[in-house]
Amino acid sequence: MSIVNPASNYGTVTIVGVGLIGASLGLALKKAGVVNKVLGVGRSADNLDQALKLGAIDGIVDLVDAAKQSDVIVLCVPVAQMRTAFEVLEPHLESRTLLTDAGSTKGDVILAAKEVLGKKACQFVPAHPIAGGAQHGAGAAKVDLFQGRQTIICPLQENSPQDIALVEGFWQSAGAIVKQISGVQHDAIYAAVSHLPHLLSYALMASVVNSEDAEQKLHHVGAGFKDFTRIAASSPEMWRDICLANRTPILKELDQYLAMVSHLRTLIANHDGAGIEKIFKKASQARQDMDGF
Ligand SMILES: NC(=O)c1ccc[n+]([C@@H]2O[C@H](COP(=O)([O-])OP(=O)(O)OC[C@H]3O[C@@H](n4cnc5c(N)ncnc54)[C@H](O)[C@@H]3O)[C@@H](O)[C@H]2O)c1
Ligand SMILES: O=C(O)C(=O)C[C@]1(C(=O)O)C=C[C@@H](O)C=C1
Repeated sequence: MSIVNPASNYGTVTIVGVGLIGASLGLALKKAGVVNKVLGVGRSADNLDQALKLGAIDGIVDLVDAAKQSDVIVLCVPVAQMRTAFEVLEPHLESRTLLTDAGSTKGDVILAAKEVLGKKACQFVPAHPIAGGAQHGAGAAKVDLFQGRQTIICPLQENSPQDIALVEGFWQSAGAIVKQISGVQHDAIYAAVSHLPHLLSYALMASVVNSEDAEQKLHHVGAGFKDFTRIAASSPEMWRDICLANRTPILKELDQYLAMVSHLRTLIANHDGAGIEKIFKKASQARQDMDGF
């Protein structure tokens, strides 16, 4: 590892997938002054040009050059693209290079890293910033996206304490508050608090759009509908990949949710006001309490 002082410089950092998350990370690292240069790998020339113009990256490389030149490589592509990225990187990956990622699911990415990187999997410290938004592409990047927000890291048994500390410091230098949990815990928790809400938001939007009087309804929406469906404007590719990658925990949460909706349906059909209010009171209190932490 060529990083001399991890607290102050991460050398040459390559971001693979310079979209909302990747470009925001580039901007944050450069603003923090903790990198010599940030290189970008992408699949769309227009998006990479935009990232260059915004100053999120200093140059464009391909994955093979990234493997040879970088001190840190951050995979910020949709989770279904991670395996291919590991496959291209592996033969050229220098032992000094650290890998981390921003993927919203961890089990599938960790499995791909172990299967493809083999012994080199010790160089990969999985991560997930809990910050983002419904917009996508470099044009949506924000320098302070990670500021004061959690980034979860899910270290592998193969990782050295030094590499875990380096990756922790790396995300902290972008402004994040880093927490460690296992990949299994991560996927169970985020199925409930991130993946399910996105699925429900898409489902509500799709249900209204597919209804006969969709236009009429959409012309009359208020803040409640807009709040609930804000995240239905998110990247369909990214969320397709997340749903498929984390399907077992998502299906568990979805079944639990459907049971609650079905119970509420019965209470409404039975004019059971007390039953409805009991559930709403508990949910309302929990939602108000959440603002306190
Ligand atoms: N958007 C969020 O709220 C959010 C939050 C946390 C983590 N994430 C995760 O971060 C990653 C990136 O999400 P995003 O919101 O920045 O998406 P995005 O669509 O804004 O950016 C992804 C970028 O990756 C590029 N890309 C796709 N496949 C590629 C490939 N094979 N090689 C090189 N580049 C490729 C795309 O062209 C795009 O520029 C995803 O894994 C996502 O699950 C997203
Ligand atoms: O801010 C938003 O719009 C988000 O949806 C961000 C959000 C989430 O909170 O669910 C989305 C996906 C992630 O992997 C992490 C964060």
